[in-house]
Amino acid sequence: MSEISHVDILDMHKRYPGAMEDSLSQINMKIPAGRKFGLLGPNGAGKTSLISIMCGFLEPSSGSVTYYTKDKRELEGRALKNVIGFVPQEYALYGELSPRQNLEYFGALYNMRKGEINKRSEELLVILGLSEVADKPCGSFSGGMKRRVNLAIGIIHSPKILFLDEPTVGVDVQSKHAIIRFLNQLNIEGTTIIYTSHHMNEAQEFCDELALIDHGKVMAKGMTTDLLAQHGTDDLHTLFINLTGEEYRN
Ligand SMILES: Nc1ncnc2c1ncn2[C@@H]1O[C@H](COP(=O)(O)OP(=O)(O)OP(=O)(O)O)[C@@H](O)[C@H]1O
Repeated sequence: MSEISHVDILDMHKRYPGAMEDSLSQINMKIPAGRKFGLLGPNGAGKTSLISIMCGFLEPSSGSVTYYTKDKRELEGRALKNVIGFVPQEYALYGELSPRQNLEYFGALYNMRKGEINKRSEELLVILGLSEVADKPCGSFSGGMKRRVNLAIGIIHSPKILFLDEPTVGVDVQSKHAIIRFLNQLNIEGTTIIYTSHHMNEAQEFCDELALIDHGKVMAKGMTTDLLAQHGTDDLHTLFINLTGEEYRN
């Protein structure tokens, strides 16, 4: 398997059936492998639509998303599916199953061998502090525990590019800290992280590159430190409000 070089989004638009306006408009973006890339924007900005298209769950209305390898080939089909991981905003787990059973089930969907699933599951259960509840049904877990199970499921197959839609929403400080520390570790080990968040402090600290999206358009994009310097602030919250305004979004 060749290493991934970057993902290229070219002139991408998305209009949902029956909608009067584009949910994403003229998106052009290149994300190099190895980044911790943050997609930020108010409610309804288009973040989930964008990562759903990047993961191949949703078709764009026009334009393209292409993954390139370091030897300049395009990655497609099963080969692409195997290198992408997605951790959705909603819990994508079976509440009647335990974390271990969920991991077995989702690992099998990626055609992983049983021994491989068991080994990887053990690792993830320990790292994410789920060992003690590994055989209990997930349905009764706290929000933070469910988030950690959700994360383990999304990375059971050791993806090279990991998409996370608000991975720290509704969790306590401890779980948030554990999740961010783990994501940093994955990135150090070579996983590209593309994530959405509404937490400006967290994004400023975590992401080395950011794109601010509003009304389906990219308002600003760049390395975190450069973006802040260009806009004359050291605070992402201020930059966000300056670019997206103060009015409520529905
Ligand atoms: N399945 C759908 N059908 C029609 N419109 C949709 C659909 N999904 C999203 N939209 C619309 O597309 C726009 C972008 O939504 P999206 O969920 O991508 O935004 P978001 O930035 O992820 O928002 P949030 O921060 O609230 O999760 C919104 O106007 C939303 O109403």
